Parts: sequence; C-alpha cells; structure tokens
Amino acid sequence: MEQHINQLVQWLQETVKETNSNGLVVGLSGGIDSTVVAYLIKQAFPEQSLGLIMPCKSADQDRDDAELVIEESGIKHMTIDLTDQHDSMFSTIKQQIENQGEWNSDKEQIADANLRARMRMSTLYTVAANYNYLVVGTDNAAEWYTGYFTKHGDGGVDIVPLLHYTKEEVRELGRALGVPNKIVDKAPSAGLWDGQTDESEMGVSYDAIDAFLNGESVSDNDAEKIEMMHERTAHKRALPKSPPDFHHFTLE
Ligand SMILES: Nc1ncnc2c1ncn2[C@@H]1O[C@H](COP(=O)(O)OP(=O)(O)OC[C@H]2O[C@@H]([n+]3cccc(C(=O)O)c3)[C@H](O)[C@@H]2O)[C@@H](O)[C@H]1O
Ligand SMILES: Nc1ncnc2c1ncn2[C@@H]1O[C@H](COP(=O)(O)OP(=O)(O)OP(=O)(O)O)[C@@H](O)[C@H]1O
Ligand SMILES: [Mg+2]
Repeated sequence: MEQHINQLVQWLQETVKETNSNGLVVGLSGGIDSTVVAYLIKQAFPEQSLGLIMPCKSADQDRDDAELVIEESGIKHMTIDLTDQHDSMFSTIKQQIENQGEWNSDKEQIADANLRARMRMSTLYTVAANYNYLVVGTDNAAEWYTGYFTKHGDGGVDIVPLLHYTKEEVRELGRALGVPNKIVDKAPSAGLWDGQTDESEMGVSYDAIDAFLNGESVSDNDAEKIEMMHERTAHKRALPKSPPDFHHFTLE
C-alpha cells in the first residue's frame, strides 16, 4: 500500500499543477472514504489542503469522528453547519409542491437526503472558488460501479482519487496511512437519515461488491442486484443525454 499512497500523492500534486489550481478541498464526514482522502491531500499539500465538516442533522458521533480525523491528520479545516439552510430550502420547496396538491410523501426521505448531499456540493464549490482549489470526491470502485451516490451531490466533484480502489482496499489504504481503527472499522453510512447504513440500503454487502469487481464468485442474488444497480445508474456516470444533432454544425 505504501507504493499506492506515494503514487496517489504524486498524482494529486501533478493534477493540481496541470489544472493551475492552488490546492484541494474535501468534505469530511468521519467515514473511511473521506478520511483516506483527507490524509492523502494533506500529504500532497500540507498547507494547501482543507477538510470541511458540514453537519446537516448529522449524528454527533460522525462529527466527533470527523474531528478525530482533523486532530490525527493535522489537516486545515472549517465547520459549516447546513442544518438551518437545508430546513429552510427543503420546506420552501415542499410548501410550493404541496400548494399544487402534488407532494409525494413516498419520496420525501430520499429527496431530503439528496438535497443535503447537493448543499454540501455547493458549499464545497463555493469554498473551492475562494481558494482556487479542486473539489476532491471520495467515491470508491464499489460506490462508483453501483451508482451509490447522489448525482451532482457527493458525485459532483472535480477529481476522484479512490475510483479504482474497492472498499476493502480503501480500508487497507487507511490502515497504511495510520487512520484510527475505529474509523477504519466503522459501518459505512451515507448519514442521510437516522440509522442508515450503505449495506442495509443497498441490500448487498461491500464484501460481495468487492468480490464481484475482483471477478470472484458471488451468489446469483448478489450478482443480479449489483448488475441492476449498475444499469439503473448508468446515467450518473455519463454526460447529460442530448438529442441527435439536428443542426449542420458540430460543437467542439
Ligand atoms: N435514466 C436516466 N437518465 C438520466 N437521468 C436520470 C435517469 N434516471 C434518473 N435520472 C435522474 O437522476 C435522479 C436520481 O438520482 P439521484 O438524485 O442520485 O438519487 P438516487 O439514486 O435515487 O438516490 C441516491 C442514492 O445514493 C445514496 N447516497 C447518496 C449520497 C451519499 C451516499 C454515501 O454512500 O455516502 C449514498 C443514497 O442513500 C441513495 O440511495 C432522478 O431524480 C433524475 O433526475
Ligand atoms: N457531515 C458531512 N460533512 C462533510 N462532508 C460530508 C458529510 N457527510 C458526507 N459528506 C461527504 O460525502 C461523501 C460521501 O459519503 P460516504 O458515506 O460515501 O463516504 P464516507 O463517509 O467518507 O465513508 P463511508 O462510505 O465509509 O461512510 C463523504 O466522503 C464526504 O466527502
Ligand atoms: Mg459515510
């Protein structure tokens, strides 16, 4: 893993240089993916890296864990609480749709959750613009393949250094970087509602997704679920769909 860490750090440094940026910013949730990214960007840019804690009705434990990451990694940081802004924005939108008598309460939880992820994205880009930094994503290979992220939310980023690493490999990177065990061993959660865990929501374990990605055998049931998630989320990994070119010119 040492070699991977060196290569990733070097890639981060080269990418910042190539893009004429000044550094890197990441949202810090207290989960292993953003923790590994925080340690990597701190190594790549000790003074020009930033971790943002953005609580939004988040569990106290997640905030404590994010603060532990800051303490242990030494990364520069800010806390921007989005709870009130999210409440205000969500209730305004809900009210307007309710006025039409068209509010779909079955979709309330997921709509509320995805707005949190998109408000974090907007916050990260506002901070990135101020410092001329790039926004670093935290998606790993398992999340990317299954599309387990919010389109233009946590998926709305400039670079994704962990894209080729399975969840277990991200944990291995974490151990090699010296991330505290309690963070490495914590159950993955998007933290978008009380008690949410990735594995219970997806109905398939990261071990199974990792095995599938490694070409190892998994149950038919797991393979079917993974393939279905992959197909349904193809749009999240593609550019916006456009009609055929009806004009006689080509956009560059
Ligand atoms: N075929 C298609 N072509 C083009 N666009 C299509 C489309 N189907 C849906 N869409 C669009 O995509 C939207 C649905 O996608 P999206 O908004 O992403 O929403 P969706 O995939 O329904 O929800 C996001 C999922 O990611 C999970 N998540 C989110 C954030 C963080 C994490 C984590 O691991 O930390 C996990 C979250 O718990 C939830 O299960 C639709 O509202 C529609 O606008
Ligand atoms: N409270 C938060 N503050 C700042 N960023 C957050 C917060 N919650 C989520 N994020 C951002 O959204 C990303 C996606 O969350 P995700 O849960 O997939 O990753 P994680 O929490 O780092 O790891 P895990 O998947 O193991 O929980 C996080 O990596 C982080 O960048
Ligand atoms: Mg998480």
